[in-house]
Amino acid sequence: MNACLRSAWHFDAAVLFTAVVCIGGVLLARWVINQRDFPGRDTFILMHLASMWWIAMAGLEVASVAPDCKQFWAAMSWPGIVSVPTFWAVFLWQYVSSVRTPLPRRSMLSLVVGPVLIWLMVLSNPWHGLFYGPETGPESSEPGAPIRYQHGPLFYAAAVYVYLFMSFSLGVVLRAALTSHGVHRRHYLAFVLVTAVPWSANIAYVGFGVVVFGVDPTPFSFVFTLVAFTWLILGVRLFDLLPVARHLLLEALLDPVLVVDTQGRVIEANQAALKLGGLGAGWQGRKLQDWPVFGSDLQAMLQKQDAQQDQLLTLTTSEGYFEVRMRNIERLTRHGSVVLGQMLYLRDVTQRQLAKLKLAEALALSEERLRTITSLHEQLREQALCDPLTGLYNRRYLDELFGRELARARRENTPLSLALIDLDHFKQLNDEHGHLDGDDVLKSVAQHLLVNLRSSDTVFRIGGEEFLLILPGADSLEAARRLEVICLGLAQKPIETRSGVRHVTLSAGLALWPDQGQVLDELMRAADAALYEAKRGGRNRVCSLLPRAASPAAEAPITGKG
Ligand SMILES: Nc1nc2c(ncn2[C@@H]2O[C@H](COP(=O)(O)OP(=O)(O)OP(=O)(O)O)[C@@H](O)[C@H]2O)c(=O)[nH]1
Repeated sequence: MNACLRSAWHFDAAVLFTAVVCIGGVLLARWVINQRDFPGRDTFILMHLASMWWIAMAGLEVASVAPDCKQFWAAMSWPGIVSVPTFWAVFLWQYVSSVRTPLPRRSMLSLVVGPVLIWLMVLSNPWHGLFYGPETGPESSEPGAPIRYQHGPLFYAAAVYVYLFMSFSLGVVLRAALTSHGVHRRHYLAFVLVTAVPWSANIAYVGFGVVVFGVDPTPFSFVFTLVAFTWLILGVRLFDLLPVARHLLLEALLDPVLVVDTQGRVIEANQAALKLGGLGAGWQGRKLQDWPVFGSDLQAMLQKQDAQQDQLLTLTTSEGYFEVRMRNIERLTRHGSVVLGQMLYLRDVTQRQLAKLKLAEALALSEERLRTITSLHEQLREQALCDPLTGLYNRRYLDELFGRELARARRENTPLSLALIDLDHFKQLNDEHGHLDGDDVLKSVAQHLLVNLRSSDTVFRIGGEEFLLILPGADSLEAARRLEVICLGLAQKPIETRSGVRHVTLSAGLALWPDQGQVLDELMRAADAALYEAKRGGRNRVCSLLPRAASPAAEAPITGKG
């Protein structure tokens, strides 16, 4: 090497160009070192330096005059030649996978094994002649003439090694371009184009013997590639700007957001989350379950989460109500998607929840008021439809109820009986014992009627001492039988009044639908006529004017106190 350094040199435009490119490349590498971090930065810088080494050796090869020295510098360029695609492949993989952590020392060492071995093969070529053949030598007898290399089998083996890394690089960026969208896809497509340039230069050199200044054009094409990459990464700042913008967006969010890694540690929290948790510093890496607000709830949610679905949970504190949305942070790999952690988005729904509660309160109040109004309405209706003395329905309700029962009887084709009841000699009772006594008797009679009726029957007080019964489903015989029971029962019943025990009897007239009338008036007229008959027949009896009715009451009046 010393001999070659001391041997003759010649400097021309090609040497000057190579020197300028090399110095420019080193300055560029220095500038990149001082720039903001980006994925794969270390390997990018190593690739830069390897490339500069390659160009520097190529420059020395061009500048030296002696053919042996030219071959010596060519041999010295090989560590750079093989390292460039090696580091390039690693850099691209790290870049598209967003790997920011430096490569482990062991991996780094394994990467330099290839370049060193190939370098040793080149250096030992004078002994085996398998890298460059015996016909390797100056193109002409002119001093400083470029060397024409005869490539041996080891050269092609080294080329295959290099092409493997270059193919990997191209595959990595192509895949990234295909799996991404929009501006990212354009970014990666530019990577593909830039990656293709040294490929083309190298194929031109190895396959077609194209040379620049008598040497391999690949290192010069690499300079273009490096500048283009530097511009794409640091000039466009695509992957630099986005995280910053995302961070700003996260900080600007009014809702708390937490990012948790696979070990359940909080690795990111925006201002809103820190404010809610009352935290200032030293929170990074804290276990989610130890997070001051909702920690254990969120941890429980994390443990039972279904990875496919967003989780929703409403949590309450004195601060308010929060709806939690949980989403997996995943990365696509060759083996499928890998979960890197979870993002927990706590949406502040306090206003909505308070509005909901107020609405529910207002609804409950309205419902309560509605119930009161309904009940008052019912009471009013009851009062309007009921007789205040006996509590029985009055005449006003008769039309409505009879209409319903008649419709049912028609629908079900069942009989319907109607009975008119009048107390006997009630005027006399009033006159003898007073009106209040009479009222007591009326109340007791009402009770007597109620306890002797079926649940389907209805009784009305339609006048002073007049009652009306509707007996659905009862034909004339059944109605007569039941009225007789009532009549007999009343006649035998001692009635307690405020001034003593009284006895009272009743007379009843029956009418049957549809035989004696189709509407209420017709039936009432028929019942009234029968009642008249009962009175005329001596009172304390039940009468029916139905010709066919074998009403025993019509022929054989029940004896009572008359
Ligand atoms: N105590 C009381 N008496 C009433 C009430 N309404 C009507 N009366 C009385 O009931 C009596 C009805 O008598 P009348 O219709 O003449 O007949 P009666 O004395 O019952 O005789 P007959 O019906 O023929 O058996 C009258 O004296 C009315 O004043 C009431 O609410 N309370």
